[in-house]
Amino acid sequence: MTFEADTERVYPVPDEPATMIEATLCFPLRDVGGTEEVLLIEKRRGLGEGWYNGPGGKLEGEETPRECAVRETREEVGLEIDPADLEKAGELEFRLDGDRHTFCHVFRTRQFAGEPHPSEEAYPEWFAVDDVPYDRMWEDDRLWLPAVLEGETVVGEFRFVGGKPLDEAEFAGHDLERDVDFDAIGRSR
Ligand SMILES: Nc1nc2c([nH]c(=O)n2[C@H]2C[C@H](O)[C@@H](COP(=O)(O)OP(=O)(O)OP(=O)(O)O)O2)c(=O)[nH]1
Repeated sequence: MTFEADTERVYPVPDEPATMIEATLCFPLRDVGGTEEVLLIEKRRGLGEGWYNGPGGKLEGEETPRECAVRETREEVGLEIDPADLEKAGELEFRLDGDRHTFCHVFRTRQFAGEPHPSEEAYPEWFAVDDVPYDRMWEDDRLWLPAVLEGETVVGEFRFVGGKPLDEAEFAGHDLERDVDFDAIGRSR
């Protein structure tokens, strides 16, 4: 296991707001003539509007992260995925001004049915994994997404400052751990 950090790792004792959001991201992958590609969406509304991201969104009701990732990918781009075909690739915590803002489960998959199509929320586009438009994505993505697209696992904390909304706050620091065995720690759901 490797560990990298740009500051001392400090986890404040939880005095957490009950409003922390639980969300998912899903990265469908395919091989086109030997070129590895990832499906991203250009987000048309909500947090991160105008930026590229994986399909995903907030958990609803009693659904598991895996079920949420399947539902969001279907709603946003129309791909059908069997929950069992999702591979847990990451857990990301986004903090805003010291508070936990969003906890995000990251999945990837090579198994899906259908062709991606645009929706009100998202415009889908395939990118070669070595040509991902990081300049049009959340600033932290370049720190963890390459590892996810290479088949690694990550756990990260990303700290933003400057008040709401999160996508207008300033990225201020991070901790990132790689090569995490989610099955072994019972967190692959
Ligand atoms: N790649 C990336 N995604 C992020 C970051 N921060 C952050 O909240 N997200 C993700 C988590 C969620 O999937 C998504 C937030 O989406 P949202 O709150 O607008 O949810 P939504 O409206 O799209 O979803 P929903 O209402 O359909 O549930 O953005 C980040 O720094 N990088």
